[in-house]
Amino acid sequence: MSEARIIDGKAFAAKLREQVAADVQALKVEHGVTPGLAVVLVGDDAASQVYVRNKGEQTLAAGMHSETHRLPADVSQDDLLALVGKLNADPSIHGVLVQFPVPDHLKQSDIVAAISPDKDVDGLTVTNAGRLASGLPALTPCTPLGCMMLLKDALGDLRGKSAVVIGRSNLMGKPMAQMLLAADCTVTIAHSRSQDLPGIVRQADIVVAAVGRAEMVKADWIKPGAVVIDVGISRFPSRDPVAAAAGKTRLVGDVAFDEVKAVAGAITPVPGGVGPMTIACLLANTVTAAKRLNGIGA
Ligand SMILES: Nc1nc2c(c(=O)[nH]1)N[C@@H](CN(C=O)c1ccc(C(=O)N[C@@H](CCC(=O)O)C(=O)O)cc1)CN2
Repeated sequence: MSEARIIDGKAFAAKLREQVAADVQALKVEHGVTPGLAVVLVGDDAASQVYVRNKGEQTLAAGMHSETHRLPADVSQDDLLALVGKLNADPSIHGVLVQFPVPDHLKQSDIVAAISPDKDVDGLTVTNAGRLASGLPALTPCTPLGCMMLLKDALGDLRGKSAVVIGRSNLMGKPMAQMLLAADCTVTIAHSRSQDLPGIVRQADIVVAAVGRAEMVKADWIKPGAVVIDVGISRFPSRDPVAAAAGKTRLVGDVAFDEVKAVAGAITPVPGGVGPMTIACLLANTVTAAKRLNGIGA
């Protein structure tokens, strides 16, 4: 059997960003609307700083308005919620996002609940989660949205496929399962407590690994020809001791890529697979929110 096709998320995301930029241009010319995205970063988590910087740069590159609000790690919940309230009321802002994780003294569910569902470009509010689960138009979480785009591109019609999602977070596993269900897949959500995880995964035509455990999914878990989407990002010191001493890291997914690619039909790498889709889908969600807030068919 031949090796898996490597799904190039970086190239796909670049194309999506071009499409978003064209939509932004049309919105400006035809409706005088410039989509605006506000990102709130609390504290100094190193990875979050990179993601937030990239969000700001890519928002501007797509022709949108971008704001980044940096708050100290010891900001109070009240001050954070007051900022979210201000952004909810700001007509130049169509998307509001608080970067996760936040420091332990802040309550993630209360922060999400404070975001207006109409501006919830992360798709995390109960309103948007409920709308997704009910088959109603919703803003949906960016990473699973990106996974769906890659899956549809790889497989075409997903109807009737058996899909296993490993992981049950609100940001990834649960919305991923809802999106696969909406595409008429037969969906199983598995997690770290599932019994016989390898046996469950082996039934799947589509495997989405979002459990956060480096290289957990092995080759003998995979049905030959299955499409494997790796959402995990674990960071380890570089294998090169000199680079490691200089603080260089390498990224590892939830899937043992080198062995699984010999069995799968198609597979996303880490880095360069799902990750770049997250920000591209955030830009697309911001355009969707801007259209809906201005009563423009979306
Ligand atoms: N409010 C949110 N917080 C977080 C989300 C989110 O969707 N909303 N997701 C992640 C972080 N994230 C975006 O915020 C994100 C993760 C990964 C990438 C990415 O491009 N990854 C690259 C590797 C980049 C690197 O070197 O670290 C890849 O996989 O190729 C973009 C965005 C958690 N928080």
